[in-house]
Amino acid sequence: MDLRESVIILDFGGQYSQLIARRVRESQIYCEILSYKTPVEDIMRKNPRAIIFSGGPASVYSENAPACDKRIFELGIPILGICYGMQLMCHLLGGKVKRAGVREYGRARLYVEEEDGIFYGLEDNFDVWMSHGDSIEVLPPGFKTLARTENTPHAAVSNGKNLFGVQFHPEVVHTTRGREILNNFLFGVAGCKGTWTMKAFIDEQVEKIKERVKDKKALCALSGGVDSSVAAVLTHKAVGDNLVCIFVDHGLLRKNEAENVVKIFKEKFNINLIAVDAKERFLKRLKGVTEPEQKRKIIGEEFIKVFEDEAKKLGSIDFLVQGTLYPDVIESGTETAAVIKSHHNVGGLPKDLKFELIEPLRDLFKDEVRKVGLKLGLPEEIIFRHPFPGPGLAIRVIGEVTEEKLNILREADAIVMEEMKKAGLYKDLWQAFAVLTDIKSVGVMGDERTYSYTVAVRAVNSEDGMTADWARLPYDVLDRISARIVNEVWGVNRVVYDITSKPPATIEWE
Ligand SMILES: Nc1ncnc2c1ncn2[C@@H]1O[C@H](COP(=O)(O)OP(=O)(O)OP(=O)(O)O)[C@@H](O)[C@H]1O
Ligand SMILES: O=c1[nH]c(=O)c2[nH+]cn([C@@H]3O[C@H](COP(=O)(O)O)[C@@H](O)[C@H]3O)c2[nH]1
Ligand SMILES: NC(=O)CC[C@H](N)C(=O)O
Ligand SMILES: [Mg+2]
Repeated sequence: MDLRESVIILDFGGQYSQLIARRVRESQIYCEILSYKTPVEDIMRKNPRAIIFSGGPASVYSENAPACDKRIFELGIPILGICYGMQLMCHLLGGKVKRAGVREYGRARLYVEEEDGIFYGLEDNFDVWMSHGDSIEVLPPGFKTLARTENTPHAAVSNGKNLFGVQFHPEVVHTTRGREILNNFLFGVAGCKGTWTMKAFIDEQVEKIKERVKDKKALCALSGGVDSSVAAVLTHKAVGDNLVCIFVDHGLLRKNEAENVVKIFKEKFNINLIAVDAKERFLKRLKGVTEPEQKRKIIGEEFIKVFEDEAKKLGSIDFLVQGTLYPDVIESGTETAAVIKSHHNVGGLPKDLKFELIEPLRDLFKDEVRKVGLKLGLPEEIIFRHPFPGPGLAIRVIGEVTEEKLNILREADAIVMEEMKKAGLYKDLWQAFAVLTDIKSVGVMGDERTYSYTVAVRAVNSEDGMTADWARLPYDVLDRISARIVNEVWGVNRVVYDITSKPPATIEWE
């Protein structure tokens, strides 16, 4: 049984399930997202203080609509249903949900009729964010209405005890009092204390790792990026010299990256680090491969093979430490979430992995990892580095990966990076990089016809990598980047800027 104060979010396939989790954690309460299919017994074993039902695309009255076990309402644990979650609660407890006459998308004015519990201390009307086509028509026995909007008579409901439901989304910023409503539920109704801090997280993980590894040996896949660096330092705190870090140069790194990473780590940390030159074996296996998912799978496999080879040289090693984050897990596909792309460290792992995995950051988002890193005292140049995907330039060279294309991309990317830093934009961006498209086009340079590659520049803003907006870079910066790439990089005669957000695009092109 888990003794830490925690909250469970039951996920019914909602777009905002992650966002609910963030909000709960921002209130310093640990929380986990579980599939709606999780048996009640497993939920109870987690000993949650409260449960939140997420929204979801289905309608409760349709066939095969996702539903949880009804016994969950008998546990006496406070439950907050959001949108679909509220509709399901009412449906399962004997109320009636129907397609509404008027659908509500976007902003609506909420009128509070009873302050009870979740509206404690708030004004009697404020704006909320709606996104629904169904509505509660008849409340379940014992339920009452707490608030309404013009089109939704039962916009918030409760059984007067432990069950609450809201038709709107308190987790999005457009619901002006969303944070207060969630906090009223978590602290007021459920009696949470909010003791989960970054320090508590570190202490807890260090204890857990100590307990698992004991005096065995662990190997850490270290890329020099934020995630694996934080994972390495955290594990080092737990097991000391029983940790060996392995940095793989797979030939898909950026200009001077290998030398820089090794230098920073040797200078700043007292951690065993082995740098492996694996350029040849990766490039050999990627020869002739063009399909993005296939590239990712090959790289994931080859990474593990390198780790296994190195482990053999070191004697017996039982554990592999990785800096896997929550978005890596979600995008690689789960029971309820679709596969978007196989992150090499999750979806790309072989079935017969010879190591036990240690992934202390698996439940966190990048900005939370950065906070952990700061607390652990990592240098800012590591903490605020832009993310760089494990498969590296292989997923930024569109089509077949060759040494020639990699070299072109390395030079173009270095220019993008340099200009971003010079313009003082680096720290404000989530990521900026160049992509070598597989398109050649006609140009004219020095009165000669050229037929060369097109480089795409990508720069995005994001909070956690799950959604992103293309950055509105100043024209003069774009102009300098374009001019320099075409002038300085052989084999490129055209530069374009990617103006797509995520969704519908992803940040990387493959
Ligand atoms: N070149 C590499 N050598 C060793 N391990 C690597 C390498 N690239 C990636 N990994 C492993 O794969 C994991 C996932 O990579 P990912 O790029 O998401 O994280 P990161 O590199 O640690 O941080 P960031 O996202 O900031 O780049 C890393 O945490 C690390 O464990
Ligand atoms: O470690 C990683 N292994 C991968 O396979 C991978 N694919 C994408 N990324 C990074 O994740 C964030 C979201 O990227 P996408 O919008 O392209 O999915 C962005 O920051 C990407 O750079 C990866 N990181
Ligand atoms: N966002 C939601 O949870 C939507 C729930 C339900 N499908 C509706 O349209 O009312
Ligand atoms: Mg990385």
